[in-house]
Amino acid sequence: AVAAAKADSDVTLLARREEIAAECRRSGRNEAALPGIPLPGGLAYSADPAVLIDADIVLFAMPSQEHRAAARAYGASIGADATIVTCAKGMEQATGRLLTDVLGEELPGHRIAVLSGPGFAADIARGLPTAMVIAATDMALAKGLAAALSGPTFRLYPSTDRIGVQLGGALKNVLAIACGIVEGAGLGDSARAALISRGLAEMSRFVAARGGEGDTVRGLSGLGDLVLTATSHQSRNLRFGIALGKDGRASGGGELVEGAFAASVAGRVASDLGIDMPITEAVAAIIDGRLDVSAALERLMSRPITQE
Ligand SMILES: NC(=O)c1ccc[n+]([C@@H]2O[C@H](COP(=O)([O-])OP(=O)(O)OC[C@H]3O[C@@H](n4cnc5c(N)ncnc54)[C@H](O)[C@@H]3O)[C@@H](O)[C@H]2O)c1
Ligand SMILES: O=P(O)(O)OC[C@H](O)CO
Repeated sequence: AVAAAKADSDVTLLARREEIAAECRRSGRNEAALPGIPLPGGLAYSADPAVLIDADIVLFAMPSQEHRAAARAYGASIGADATIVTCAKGMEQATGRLLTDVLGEELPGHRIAVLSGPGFAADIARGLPTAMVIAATDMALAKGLAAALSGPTFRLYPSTDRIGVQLGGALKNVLAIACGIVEGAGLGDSARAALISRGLAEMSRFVAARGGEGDTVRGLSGLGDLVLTATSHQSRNLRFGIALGKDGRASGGGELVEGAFAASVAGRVASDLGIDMPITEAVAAIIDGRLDVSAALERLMSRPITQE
């Protein structure tokens, strides 16, 4: 909402509770979500879903597992011509479906796009330079959304690979957890570099098997986001992995850790599709308590030597 408000003067942030909207309106801040960061003067706030009826673009900025419920809750309030954009990074855990498919099922007739790539909310809200990607099946739509939402410090690159872009965002979270485990267990920087590059190969295989373009993962929503979340302690997925690597136990401290959901979904879907995803499977097994870190490492290191 902050990035959109800097690009366009007519943006409303829809909260679920009126007290949050009122606090943002009164103080020009959202201390719980973005402490110490002033929000743009032109941004409007509401807790009334009726505001959705006039929106040309509706951004879904909530956890992946909430998308279906939110689409059901807000769908009737959204205008028939609105384009829906998911900003989340994940897959539906119960079904393994992409979020654009979940939204397409729940909001038939709407055009559905995805915004993903390297960008921490706090960096974007502070106005630090950020480049991300917006994907729609129609390039003209992706370009239009990129033009509408890009601003002086927020740059969107259009793409038509909705599958690759959203899987890049979902799977990099799993690899960020893996890099956190490596950091927490003190396995060294070389191991992290190996995980990033071999993880990228896993991502590419998965994207291609799901009907996307394997090369998309070399872009912003893939390598770009993986480098960010595998190296910055701002990342909740990385911090979750560090705790796992140190204590051997999963504890997210109540924070959203999208990779913990994505690991089990991707592991399951990969096995159904017959794709080899050893790192993702190891992360899922460590989170579930089926393997400890040293057993997972031994399993990864003793795999048959294959050609890169
Ligand atoms: N925080 C970041 O830096 C960042 C950056 C890029 C993408 N994302 C992605 O955005 C998604 C959300 O992450 P976040 O950091 O905002 O999480 P968060 O937990 O900080 O905030 C989630 C928000 O969603 C709201 N929400 C929860 N259930 C809802 C529902 N059913 N209907 C409407 N609203 C609901 C909550 O009230 C909360 O305001 C995730 O998929 C994440 O990967 C986050
Ligand atoms: O805090 P994380 O790990 O959810 O990462 C946030 C964003 O996905 C970074 O691009």
